[in-house]
Amino acid sequence: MSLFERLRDDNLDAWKSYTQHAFVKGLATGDLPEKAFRTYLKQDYLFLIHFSRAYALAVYKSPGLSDMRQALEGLKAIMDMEMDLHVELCASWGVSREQLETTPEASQTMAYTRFVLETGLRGDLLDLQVALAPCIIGYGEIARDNASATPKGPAAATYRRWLDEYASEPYQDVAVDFIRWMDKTSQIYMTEARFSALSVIFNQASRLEADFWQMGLED
Ligand SMILES: Cc1ncc(C[n+]2csc(CCO)c2C)c(N)n1
Repeated sequence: MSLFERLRDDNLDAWKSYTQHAFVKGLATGDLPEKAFRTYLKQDYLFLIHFSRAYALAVYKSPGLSDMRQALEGLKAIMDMEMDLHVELCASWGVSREQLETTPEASQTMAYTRFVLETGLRGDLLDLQVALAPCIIGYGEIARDNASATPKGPAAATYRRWLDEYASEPYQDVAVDFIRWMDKTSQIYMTEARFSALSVIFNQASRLEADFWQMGLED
């Protein structure tokens, strides 16, 4: 069993509150108001800027060169690919890159990103990976669960584009590689006594993901 599976099984309620959130269900059916999705996506762009910094921190916290390379690939994937999806979708609504970058940061965005950064700063690479895990593995699972959904309504094409991005083979590979990378790190740093502290980090990150969806719904 991978460390990720152990952490998920230990936190099923928090995990489901994130991966099966009303925002996700609305996205799959198309009932999610487009305004909620736009709010989410603009905040997510800011989220990704800080997330890139967290991956840069993972380079620094890496115990070996192969970890440094893995972290660098993750950093490049966010800055060269994932942020482009946001810029592309926002451009189609007339929101420019400059407007995106000057969007005021919501407290939910601050809470989640600073939590991840702080967890990485005070801990080792394994703590940081566990804080990153719900984000990276969760989106893969959400897109896979909803891959065959057919969103209806005015924002159907946007929601389909979003689901396709994360259900794609390259992204699914990113999620699988991350699970393996975390297992490799756990061979160096993991002790049974550490599991409960790691589980707390995983739980907090999963709840912050659910709060991030909720922010979109409540705007
Ligand atoms: C709130 C929030 N949670 C998770 C992701 C997904 N995500 C963030 S970085 C990354 C790795 C890219 O290689 C992925 C999939 C997101 N965009 N926003």
